[in-house]
Amino acid sequence: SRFGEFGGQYVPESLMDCLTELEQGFEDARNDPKFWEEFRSYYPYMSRPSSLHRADRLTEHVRKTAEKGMGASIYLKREDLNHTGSHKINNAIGQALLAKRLGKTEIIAETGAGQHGVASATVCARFGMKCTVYMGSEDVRRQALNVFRMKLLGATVVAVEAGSRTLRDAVNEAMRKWVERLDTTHYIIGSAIGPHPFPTIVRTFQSVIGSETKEQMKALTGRLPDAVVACVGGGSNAAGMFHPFANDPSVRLLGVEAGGDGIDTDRHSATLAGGKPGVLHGVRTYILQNEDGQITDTHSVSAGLDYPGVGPELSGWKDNERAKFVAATDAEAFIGLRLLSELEGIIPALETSHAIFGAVELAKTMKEDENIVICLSGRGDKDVQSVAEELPKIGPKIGWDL
Ligand SMILES: C[C@@H](c1c[nH]c2ccccc12)[C@H](N)C(=O)O
Repeated sequence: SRFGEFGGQYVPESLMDCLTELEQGFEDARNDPKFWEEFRSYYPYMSRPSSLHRADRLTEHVRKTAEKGMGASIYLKREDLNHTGSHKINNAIGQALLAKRLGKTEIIAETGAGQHGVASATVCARFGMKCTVYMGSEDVRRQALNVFRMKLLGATVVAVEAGSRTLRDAVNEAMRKWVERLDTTHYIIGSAIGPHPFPTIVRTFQSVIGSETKEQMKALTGRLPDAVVACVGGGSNAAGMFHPFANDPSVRLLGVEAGGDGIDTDRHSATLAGGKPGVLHGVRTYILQNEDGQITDTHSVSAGLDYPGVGPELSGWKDNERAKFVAATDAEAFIGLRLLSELEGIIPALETSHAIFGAVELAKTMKEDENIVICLSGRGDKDVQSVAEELPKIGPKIGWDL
């Protein structure tokens, strides 16, 4: 349950029973081939395995702007083509099957941007389980479309009025409610955060991303990729892409956080770049906090990365330097979004756009015979409206100015 000095269970006594039962149930399932057979039986529904292919024009763009002989080939792992439009379904299906195995009949979940809420509501509809999603009232207001989708999928959305009325308050409320209804209820947490065993559970289900990537790159290129890149909010898609490569030192791991208006401002969500170790939501990890230890308000143009904590496993990889973490600002994320849209005809989620910008910068520093894979964690349909107003500000069409 430890990732270096990070991880653990910093929770009230009343939560320990829940966590102990969950840990035993998860270990049981994880070691049972029948559980994984059942998980894979939903691959057609999830649209797994997700495809992986080369981004030819994005690679060409990098080579035009890099020095001679430089510019790694960029490949895309298409988690945006999964059912519900992101990697979130991997964790939701896995945890719902685990809940059923534990004899639970209802699910609770938290959400901020709404993606995890929608994924949880989706699997509960599929499995016939009652679903209650806790969501900060500020997020209910600004993510109305996803609230509508959750209700359409049969879930109940509870607006949380405490604190900043955003994601971190939704996590608190969901944990409080879980303690009250442990015997019938499982809490499907939306990212690789929270007290042990949650970060391990989420990373295990999301590892389908990295495991498939390893196989697909060996088939396509005959070897391991030289680097893999993922955006980092709570860290679920990054943990899932990185973990299968953690013991392959030749594979560089790059996480790209939300730099907002810049990490030298107080308006960003770059927890690993600008935070320090502390405790949040029952786990020791890097968090954005002021000198009194109060959690600071975060900002990102992408709601999915807008979280003041990060998974403890990523904090461990930062401290033992297995992974490198950088931050892309809102403006740089828009550049990543436009590059992929105009050069590959793929509109990525704003969260994912941070990883695209980071991967392009990394590719410029690598040789042409090297290969990078970007975890394309989500599609951008949800963002096109909010982006439309911003786009003119970031200058002319990128694709044509080469
Ligand atoms: C990424 C996902 C999410 C859901 N729960 C989270 C907990 C911590 C960090 C992120 C999340 C998203 N923000 C959402 O609200 O669904």
